Amino acid sequence: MVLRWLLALLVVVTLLGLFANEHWMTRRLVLDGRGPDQRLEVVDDSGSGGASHAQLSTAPDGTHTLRCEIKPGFEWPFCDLQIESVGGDLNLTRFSSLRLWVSVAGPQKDGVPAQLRIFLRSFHPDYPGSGGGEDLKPHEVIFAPAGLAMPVELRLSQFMVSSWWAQTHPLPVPLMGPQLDRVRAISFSTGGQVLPGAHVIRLQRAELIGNWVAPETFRLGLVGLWMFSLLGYLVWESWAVRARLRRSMRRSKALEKMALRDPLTQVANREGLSRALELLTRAQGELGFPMSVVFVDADHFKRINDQHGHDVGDQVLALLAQTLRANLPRDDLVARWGGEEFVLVMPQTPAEEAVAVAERLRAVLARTPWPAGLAVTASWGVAEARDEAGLEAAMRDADQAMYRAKHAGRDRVISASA
Ligand SMILES: Nc1nc2c(ncn2[C@@H]2O[C@H](COP(=O)(O)OP(=O)(O)OP(=O)(O)O)[C@@H](O)[C@H]2O)c(=O)[nH]1
Repeated sequence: MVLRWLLALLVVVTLLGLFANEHWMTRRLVLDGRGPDQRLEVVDDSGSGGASHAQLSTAPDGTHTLRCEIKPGFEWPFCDLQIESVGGDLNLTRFSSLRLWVSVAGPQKDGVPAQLRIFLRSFHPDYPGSGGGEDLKPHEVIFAPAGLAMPVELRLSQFMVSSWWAQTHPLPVPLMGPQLDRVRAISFSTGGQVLPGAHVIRLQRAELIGNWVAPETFRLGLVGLWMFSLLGYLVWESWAVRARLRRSMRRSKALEKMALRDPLTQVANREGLSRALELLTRAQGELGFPMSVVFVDADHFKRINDQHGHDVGDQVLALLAQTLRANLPRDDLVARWGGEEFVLVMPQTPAEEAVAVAERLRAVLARTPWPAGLAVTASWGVAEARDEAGLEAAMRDADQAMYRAKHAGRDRVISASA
């Protein structure tokens, strides 16, 4: 049941987490060339020996329009709308994509729609050159926005180092690949093999999108969450099983105790006696012998029941058992054999000593204040076992000795050997 709830919770948390990480736990950076951290610039090939001319206008809604007159005569003519980060280089590794609302128009070659080149220009002190704009490493993507649904989402992993730049800027191997941790400028530029004529780049909105937590890290976290939850469940489950086991053992021990004890007198019943004897002989072995057995039977008990009622009879039996128990050493066993008959087992006690103990107990009974002012006596039969094998015979002998005590007039102790 718990596992089912845990699984349901994990599934909900996982789905919610994935959705939240994708849609809610995102960071975005708007690239609009405004504010103290960004500067908008227009660059054209006139600075590099060309004759193209670019002009920028910005509408009240923030849309930037770059009008570019590409002139022939220069090998790589271009116009460029550049947003420079003047508040410090941008670490784009914290972002995953560039989202664009953009359009381009211009003369088409062989029906190929006008293209837009986007450059992410990175700085690194080890890049060759004087450190000017042309020495920033360009990472580029080129595509034709016409016919695409806006916004267009470009994954930053799609940006590759421009090969023409790499040829003029030989780099050590570790610096050859894309490096987006120190991006200084983003450029929106006319296409590669641009035709002469009037070109227009319209940039409505550009924003960088990233997750607070990288998706891979987030997924790894979710896997960890599953693992720890399952581990936690297993630990809890094994603890719960052990607790259940402990409870049931306690309960069965209590039941066992009840099964081995006479409920009226609170001393052992026959089954309890045989278990206790088993334990005793196992613990003491030969040292427990000689062992004496004493049978005790209340005298004229029927009369007590008949004259004073069954309840008084019960009280007498309970008091008799308690008196026997209270006046015997702890190691000696007391059990109710049945009816008004009890058995005492005395380890390490020869018959003579057991007779003496029985006599002492008989005297105690004579002094005991019994219910309803009764004078309760008992007949006692004593026998001795020299070893474990002789125990059964000793039981029989003690029982017979007790009957002899009855016949001899009751309220006396008789030893089987006498
Ligand atoms: N109140 C009560 N009486 C019991 C219980 N168990 C046995 N008895 C009664 O004990 C009586 C035993 O009677 P008998 O076997 O004739 O023995 P007795 O009257 O003690 O006579 P002797 O043993 O010959 O001295 C019977 O009346 C049983 O009903 C019990 O748990 N409670």
